[in-house]
Amino acid sequence: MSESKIRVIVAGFRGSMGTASCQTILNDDRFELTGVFDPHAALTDGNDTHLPSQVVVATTEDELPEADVWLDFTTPTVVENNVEVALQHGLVPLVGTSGLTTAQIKSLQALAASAHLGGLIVPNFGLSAVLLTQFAKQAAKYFPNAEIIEMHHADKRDAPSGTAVATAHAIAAGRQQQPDSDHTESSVDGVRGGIVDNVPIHAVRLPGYLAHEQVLFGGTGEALTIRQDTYDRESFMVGVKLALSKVTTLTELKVGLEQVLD
Ligand SMILES: NC(=O)C1=CN([C@@H]2O[C@H](COP(=O)(O)OP(=O)(O)OC[C@H]3O[C@@H](n4cnc5c(N)ncnc54)[C@H](OP(=O)(O)O)[C@@H]3O)[C@@H](O)[C@H]2O)C=CC1
Ligand SMILES: O=C(O)C1=N[C@H](C(=O)O)C[C@H](O)C1
Repeated sequence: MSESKIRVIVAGFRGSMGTASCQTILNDDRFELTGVFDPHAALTDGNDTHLPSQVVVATTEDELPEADVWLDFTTPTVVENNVEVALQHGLVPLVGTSGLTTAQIKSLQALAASAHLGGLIVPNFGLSAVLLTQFAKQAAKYFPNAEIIEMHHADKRDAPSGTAVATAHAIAAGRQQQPDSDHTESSVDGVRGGIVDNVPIHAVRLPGYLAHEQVLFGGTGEALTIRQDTYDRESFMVGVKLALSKVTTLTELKVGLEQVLD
């Protein structure tokens, strides 16, 4: 007996991650791409999607086809509204878009609970980044003084990266004492980075880079550096497939790929 396919709508389908996700879904028998969503698609070139003709190109929520999962790779300004729309349509959200604040996540979790739906918000679908965050949390127990350098391609629209924010949260959760106070007198604005959970984050945007993160811990007479490098968006697709295959089994809206890792 064959199991039914997991039907997916991809929001942000013309972006870097949306394009890669559509191809990944189309190439995997476990999934069916029933639709894609972008309100701007009709304004320009709604017909140049290179998608099979049966995939519905929706520019309004009224045009959304039947589906099980809403995969979101859009922008920090629209993602909260998109997830609300998904939940209102009974779709399980799988969110790769960065930039959701803690308050927004809590509000979406409440909305998901009232709709009796689960889902997953994933700061990073790459295994190396997931492991880095876990290792950083462990290290913070012994090394509360830490700084993050995140390095991304020059087309990235947002800063700091969602992964860096999640890593800062993990460091804060792992700390058993607060870091030393910073007494620097900066002569240039922003030179000490942006502070999240008492962790300075330095965001680098350069051509040639894709996605990289380094966490520097300093202790008494010693230092520890943890680093991960993403060289190819295919690495994210491993996590996307894993999450798509399991997200409909979740009973709450959770955060982190580790929620579906064995
Ligand atoms: N979790 C993870 O592992 C990863 C997460 N990301 C995150 O995913 C997000 C997307 O990244 P990336 O693909 O590189 O970005 P892109 O800028 O390439 O793509 C974003 C797309 O979203 C579209 N869009 C804008 N508004 C809406 C809307 N309301 N509904 C649907 N689509 C919309 C944009 O269209 P238009 O140009 O017409 O506005 C654009 O095509 C970012 O937040 C990024 O940080 C990226 C890589 C991995
Ligand atoms: O925009 C990207 O490229 C990435 N965004 C995510 C983030 O903001 O952390 C994940 C990864 O870093 C790639």
